[in-house]
Amino acid sequence: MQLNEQNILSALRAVQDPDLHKNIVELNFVQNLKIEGTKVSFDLKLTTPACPIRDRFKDQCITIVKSLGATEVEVTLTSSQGRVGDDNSAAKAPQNSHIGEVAHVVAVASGKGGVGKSTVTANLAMALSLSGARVGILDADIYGPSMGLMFGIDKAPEVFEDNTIAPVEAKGGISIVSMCMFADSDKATIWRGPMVSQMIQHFIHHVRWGKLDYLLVDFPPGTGDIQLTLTQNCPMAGAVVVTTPQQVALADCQKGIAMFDNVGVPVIGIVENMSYFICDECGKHHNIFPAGGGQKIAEKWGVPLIGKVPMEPAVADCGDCGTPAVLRYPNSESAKVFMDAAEKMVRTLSVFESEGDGVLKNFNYDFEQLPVEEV
Ligand SMILES: Nc1ncnc2c1ncn2[C@@H]1O[C@H](COP(=O)(O)OP(=O)(O)OP(=O)(O)O)[C@@H](O)[C@H]1O
Repeated sequence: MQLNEQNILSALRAVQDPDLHKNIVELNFVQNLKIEGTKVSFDLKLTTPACPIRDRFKDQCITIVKSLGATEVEVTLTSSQGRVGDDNSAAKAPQNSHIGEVAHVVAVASGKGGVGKSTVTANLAMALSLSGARVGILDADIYGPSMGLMFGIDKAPEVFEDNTIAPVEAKGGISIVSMCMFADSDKATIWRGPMVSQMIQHFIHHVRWGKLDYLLVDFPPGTGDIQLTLTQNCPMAGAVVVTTPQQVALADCQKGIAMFDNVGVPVIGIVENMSYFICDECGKHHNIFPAGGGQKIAEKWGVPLIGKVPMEPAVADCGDCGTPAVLRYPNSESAKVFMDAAEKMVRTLSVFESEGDGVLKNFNYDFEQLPVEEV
């Protein structure tokens, strides 16, 4: 077959995106196609640098183009910075807001305190960063900020003359802004509602995030005014809701899901933390709380359960030593769950993005059933 643009593009239509159910040519991923004799090169412009199937895409493209007679095929992986929520939600940001440079803002929330929301935020962020994405964390847990401790940050961010703030670059190149960088962490922050609301708006719009692929917002626990301020002022692409399997946490988790549903922020998935305990002596799994709660809530609300994180000394230890478990103990069971949950998050966001309005009610997604097109 002749090695020309038409034949190459037509053959590349065999490469399907399993999440978006379209081929890479239809999705306009193939760009800058060049043919010089039997040498072919092109860019593959993906929706995110953290695309978990980027290498598979690349391998498939090379195999296909070589089967047409090319002797050398160079595929360069790039990513677009298309923002989710360029529709109504982006309109919430004032013109001079720096949040516009962030491609996807994701809320990490819990109805109840102490369920491990900050631990999940820190590890998801690190997992995304290790997958090649540019990541930031906005620690909006004004009354109990913990990102400073979780990443071992002991410096304050730079504040410029125009009152904008530069985030602190932490381990994994993650950009972080946390209330703990401004308040004396030994003293409880006793602020009134309007002051908290102002501070949060300042954090959302006047931090110089730069170009980020994902900004994870660690919400304060609960479903009150602060949480509403956050969802109403920040163009959220989706939310991850964290719970433990305990009844009391599950009840509050549903309030969290309902809150996001009410404000039109799609729930990406539920992370059940402390799902079971792994004995560090014998390695056996023990259910401390009754099992299956997260799954039941997920089914009831039609959102996926994207991870069941075990209770592991490695996770607790990392929370105290300032390095997320995903980085410090990459072979731990928790690290694997966090990496998998981050992948599911990325894939779900790309589906939300392709759906247009970014809001999917009763989203039902079976990750195990993803069609994988083999060449
Ligand atoms: N899977 C886990 N295994 C072991 N320890 C954990 C796990 N998840 C969280 N922890 C520990 O539980 C404590 C509470 O976690 P974390 O601070 O993440 O909760 P939170 O929901 O963000 O709390 P808050 O409501 O105060 O913001 C921390 O000491 C953390 O290290």
